[in-house]
Amino acid sequence: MRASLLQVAVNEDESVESRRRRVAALVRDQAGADLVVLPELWTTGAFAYEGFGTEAEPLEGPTYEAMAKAASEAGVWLHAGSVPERDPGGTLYNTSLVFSPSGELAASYRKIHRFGFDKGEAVLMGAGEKLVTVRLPDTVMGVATCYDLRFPELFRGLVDAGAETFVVPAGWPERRRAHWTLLARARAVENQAFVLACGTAGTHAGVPQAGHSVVVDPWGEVLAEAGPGEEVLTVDFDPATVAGTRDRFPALKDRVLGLDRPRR
Ligand SMILES: NC(=O)CCC(=O)C(=O)O
Repeated sequence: MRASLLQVAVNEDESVESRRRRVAALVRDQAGADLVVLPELWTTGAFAYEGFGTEAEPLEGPTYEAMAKAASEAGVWLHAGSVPERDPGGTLYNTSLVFSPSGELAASYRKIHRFGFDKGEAVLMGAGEKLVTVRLPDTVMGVATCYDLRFPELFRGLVDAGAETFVVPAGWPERRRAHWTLLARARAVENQAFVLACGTAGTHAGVPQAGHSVVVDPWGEVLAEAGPGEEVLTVDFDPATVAGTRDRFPALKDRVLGLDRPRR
């Protein structure tokens, strides 16, 4: 299976509309790949909080339209990263979109763990509540977004739902880059799954982005890693490695479920 992670640069000197056109062209250039992955909130930037409201779209908004078309023109599965979605009631969500090679929406996922503690996304956006998996021809994709990477129980939930390949769009900052790579590898090792983690490059809202998108195999080995700038990271991997690893080293079968927790 061939995947291309499009590590898009999100800088303020480019308009959202121009970036959308540029990214659509980049997706079209990936014809021949099985799966193309975009980062989190690449229209606005994950830290450009004021843009969440001004650039919010209904689910089937301009980014949806452009990405559905690009997926069908390239004939690829497209995890189109996430957009600031405004639902009909006015609530904002950080929503990921997945399109099939015919341009149909295969799934959407509202980010469950919002980043920012008492500001930013955590107060401006609503929280998703549903785990999402998508059956591709050769693997089952489990979807998570950026800060979700810090919450292993979400990934265990995805494994229980059949996930073999986690796709994690992100807007991860340079100052915590060490955590990004470590957490991507940890989620791969503990779940014996592939991790395809696609971040942004550039600087927006004064926050330099880490780049360094990474693809990790079920043994925790890094198969490919991008540099800091805009880059297309293409990797070939064999999804059957997941079943092989889980058979040979069946640690997931040793899980003890329902442990009592000490009272706090
Ligand atoms: N956009 C995000 O979710 C940022 C997450 C982050 O910076 C961190 O977990 O550290």
